Amino acid sequence: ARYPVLRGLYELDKTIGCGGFAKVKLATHILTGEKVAIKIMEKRSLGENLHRVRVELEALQTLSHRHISQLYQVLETESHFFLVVEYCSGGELFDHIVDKNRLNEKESRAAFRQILSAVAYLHSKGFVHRDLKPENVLLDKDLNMKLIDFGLCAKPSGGLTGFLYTSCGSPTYAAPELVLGKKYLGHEVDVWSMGVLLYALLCGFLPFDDDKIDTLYKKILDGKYEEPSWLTMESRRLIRSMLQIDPKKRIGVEELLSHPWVMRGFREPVSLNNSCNMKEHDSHCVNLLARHKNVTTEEMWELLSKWKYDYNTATYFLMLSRKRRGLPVRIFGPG
Ligand SMILES: COc1cccc(Nc2ncc(-c3ccc(C(=O)NCC(=O)Nc4ccccc4)cc3)c(OCC3CCNCC3)n2)c1
Repeated sequence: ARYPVLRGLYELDKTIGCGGFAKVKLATHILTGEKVAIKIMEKRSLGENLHRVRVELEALQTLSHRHISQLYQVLETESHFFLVVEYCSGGELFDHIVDKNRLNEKESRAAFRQILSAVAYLHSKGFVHRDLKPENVLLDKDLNMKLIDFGLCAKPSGGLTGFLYTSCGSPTYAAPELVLGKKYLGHEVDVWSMGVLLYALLCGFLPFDDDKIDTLYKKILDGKYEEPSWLTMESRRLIRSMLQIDPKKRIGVEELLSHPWVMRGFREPVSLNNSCNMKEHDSHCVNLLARHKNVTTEEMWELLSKWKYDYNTATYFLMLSRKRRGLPVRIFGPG
């Protein structure tokens, strides 16, 4: 096998994406037969980003939310990192928008509420994503949004995280203060990027775009963009409040959660604890796994509840996710 460490655990399939210093392959988790994505990072090409991978792994292990791609297992060899994560069979939101030309207000609102819930949850956990863009929003088979951080840009908030310190985030979606390399970036950068995302959903193209990077920067810093005729007044007002050049004038996440446009047609504000607790004790799954491993259920839970993000964690999470999707929980393999 190309990667011996995966032998007997995962069957690798095609490459579904490349970017920066990572390659993503589709794979099958052998014990459950479930599809997963495996992000493979070569340590040599990570350079000083090696530290950021460890920050991301720490972050990911504390995150569990319906609209954030779930981490299942982490494997490390002396040459590679392997992140086994939730496979999103609907691909990137970007391609979905291109296919449909643009989404109508109802579809855009549903997508935006899910992204907003994930970002609010992320902020409540003390992280700033910093690279929210349609390529980092994936869709599951039911077209639910799954936020990822493909480029390792998410950061604990408050740190010295100016643009100069980490060439993070793609300028097209980057807030003016990020483009200016200001220090102490706060949550406001994610609100700006969500504004660009909402604009892309409703319009089918980007508010600021240019082939030449310095013209693009000028446009972002100038903050002027087209408002197509089909945008309702309410959508225009919401987008304007998110694409405010001055971060102090930009609408906050809390205000967005219950914004009239976000609430239209819904009774509840967006809840950030839309979390799906994967670390709960499910005796059906624990028993099945204990029998397979030939240990008592107590010993199995003792092992599982250390949440080491090893193969046991991956197997348990995948069994649980199958059960929650109303599918029979199963384990393949001998005895
Ligand atoms: C059907 O056709 C298709 C076509 C395309 C894709 C798929 N599916 C599919 N499923 C799953 C993935 C994936 C999930 C998570 C991570 C990750 O990096 N997690 C870590 C993470 O998210 N941290 C984190 C999250 C939030 C806050 C803080 C930290 C990496 C990859 C994928 O990737 C493909 C790439 C390709 C380049 N653009 C980005 C996606 N693709 C399917």
